[in-house]
Amino acid sequence: MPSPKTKNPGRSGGSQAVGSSSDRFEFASLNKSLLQRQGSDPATARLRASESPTRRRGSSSSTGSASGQGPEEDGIRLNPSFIRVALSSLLAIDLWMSKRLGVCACEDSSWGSVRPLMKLIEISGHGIPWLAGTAYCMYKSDSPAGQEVMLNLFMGLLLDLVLVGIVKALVRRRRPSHNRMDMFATFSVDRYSFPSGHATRAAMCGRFLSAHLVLAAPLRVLVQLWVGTVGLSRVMLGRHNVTDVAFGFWMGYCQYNLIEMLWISPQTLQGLLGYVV
Ligand SMILES: CC(C)=CCC/C(C)=C/CC/C(C)=C/COP(=O)(O)O
Repeated sequence: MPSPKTKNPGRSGGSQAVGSSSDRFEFASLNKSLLQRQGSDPATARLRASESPTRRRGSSSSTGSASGQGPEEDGIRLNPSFIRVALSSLLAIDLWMSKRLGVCACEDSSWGSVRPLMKLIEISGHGIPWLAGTAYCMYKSDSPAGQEVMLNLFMGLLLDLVLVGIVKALVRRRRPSHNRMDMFATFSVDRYSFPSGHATRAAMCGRFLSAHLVLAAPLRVLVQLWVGTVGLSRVMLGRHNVTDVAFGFWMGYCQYNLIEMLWISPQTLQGLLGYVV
């Protein structure tokens, strides 16, 4: 099993993640800030890192005491570095796993023949069929209760598009380098990958369907299987890193709570319409 640490040791002068130049950039920037915390240049950082904790404590009279800092403060100062190293390692594992799992990223990939099926699953979680299908069901529904459920799902889908767009624009994480940008109907923020919009939508709709529409237990299991498959297909197609999908699932799960909190009842709707008209 290849190590998440990796190749081209001479290239950026530090440890690198597996993956594209943008992947390396993400990891290198974390590494750089770590070095900055440890010393002004990599050589100083290496020297400091090679000091044993005992020796550092021993020399605290020249560093710690002189600057008024004891070993406790020294220990506290190390914690953020530890968090950074842990985050860098997580990021490296994320990039490495995502690259390994991106087996349908193109036709020539190892599982390239499954790509059409993965793209079908992609369409099943796309915003357009969900919005169009929900609007159609709302229009066709002859019971007020059915219309109410469909209206809330529709509003939830719109809310999802807005929230995902905001997070993508704020985080601006590039899609994996092995992704081929051949998705249909995308917004400009969809060039970013964090979080996966398909994962948020699948998780949110999965919870919504299970709570309001799909009552039979075996069908609920099928719904959850579909949610998982949509998430897995994002990584297999090379569209996303694993963390994009994991965060997307969590975000979609929370978005459902938001739908429940903001639930539009017929009374609320009447009030809103009365206010507008
Ligand atoms: C009516 C209206 C505004 C429809 C827009 C629907 C639309 C274009 C949604 C975008 C869906 C999409 C391609 C999301 C990207 O998903 P990722 O999983 O790749 O983040």
